[in-house]
Amino acid sequence: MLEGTMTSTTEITHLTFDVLVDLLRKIFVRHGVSETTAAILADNCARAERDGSFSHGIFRVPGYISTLKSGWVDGKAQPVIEDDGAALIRVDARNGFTLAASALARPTLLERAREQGVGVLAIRNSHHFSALWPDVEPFADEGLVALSFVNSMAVVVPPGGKKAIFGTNPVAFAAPRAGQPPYVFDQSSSAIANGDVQIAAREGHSLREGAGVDRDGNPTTDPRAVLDGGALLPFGGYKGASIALMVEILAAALTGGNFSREVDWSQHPGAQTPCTGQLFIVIDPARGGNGHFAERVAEICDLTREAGQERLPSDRRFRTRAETARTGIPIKAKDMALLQELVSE
Ligand SMILES: NC(=O)C1=CN([C@@H]2O[C@H](COP(=O)(O)OP(=O)(O)OC[C@H]3O[C@@H](n4cnc5c(N)ncnc54)[C@H](OP(=O)(O)O)[C@@H]3O)[C@@H](O)[C@H]2O)C=CC1
Ligand SMILES: O=C(O)C1=NCCCC1
Repeated sequence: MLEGTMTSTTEITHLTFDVLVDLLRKIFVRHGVSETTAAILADNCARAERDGSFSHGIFRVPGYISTLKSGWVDGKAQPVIEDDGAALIRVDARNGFTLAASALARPTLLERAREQGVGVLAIRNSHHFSALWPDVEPFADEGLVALSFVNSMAVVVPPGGKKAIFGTNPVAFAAPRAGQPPYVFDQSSSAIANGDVQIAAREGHSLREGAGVDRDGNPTTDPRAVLDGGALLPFGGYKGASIALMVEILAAALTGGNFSREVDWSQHPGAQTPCTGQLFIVIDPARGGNGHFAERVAEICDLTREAGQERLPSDRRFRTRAETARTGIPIKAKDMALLQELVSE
């Protein structure tokens, strides 16, 4: 049994967070990621698995490895900060993982948000492979409001269209909330994230109505038809499309990254990263409001529950986090076998 394993049956192994991080870190290093970036990716991936964000947890590890092997992403890239002291800080991720770039710039972004009331971080030439909530939640833990936007590869058709133009383009938001964990949401602007389409294909589930179209543009609930030349639809028709387009503007046009449509998949494997981008906006709420910002956030969340919405975003995640802290993080036997294989390859 792996050291640090809490319990193990033939079906499920429960790992402590630290053991999972260490295992993932070793896998990333073994497959060409620098020690610094491997630690960042491992922490992020383990957080996703811990909180039950399965579309971006260890399910993604084979994808990380194949992008590294193909040269699609440079695991040893050294991001470069371009900072002239203004509120907006730029980072060239140099074809590396976005998480390495944001980790490098985080102290400057925090300083700018505290000193100037707002800090903006514009990352380009990067590849974001994971969930966005781990990017924003830590700012709220420090009393700040954070928003983030990422674009990726075109897999979403606009309503009425035939050609995929947008990425699944998520938006994440976090705000401190008095007496409770922060209020956080993190959602793609597509009807469903591509990671969940891949999981549905792997596990033989159908997608919900309105999720996607096949290669001829006909509505489909078959995940394989979406992945095999089809496309996803934005959530909520034109309203989701407007958000997807806004993400292209903020994460690509404003950062200097590629639009999702400009990413050349035909070059994969063997290309560099999609060279898309990520934008952060971090605001110090002490500069606005009436000095009771976190209390007001708690108040509006409570009012929303009282108005009938029992589940707020991140309730499920925080519940899962509390449960896995007690039980360990459950890893299915086939995933455990895969991780063991990847670490010893
Ligand atoms: N890097 C990238 O380019 C991309 C990453 N992603 C990631 O994929 C992940 C999944 O995205 P997506 O499938 O759109 O997310 P979901 O639709 O699963 O969830 C979106 C948000 O809504 C909340 N939520 C879900 N169900 C309910 C409900 N019934 N009532 C109230 N709130 C609810 C979730 O909270 P909770 O978490 O607690 O369930 C979450 O904050 C995200 O983390 C996203 O960042 C997506 C696209 C691209
Ligand atoms: O699930 C998704 O959608 C994506 N996740 C990470 C990479 C781009 C798309």
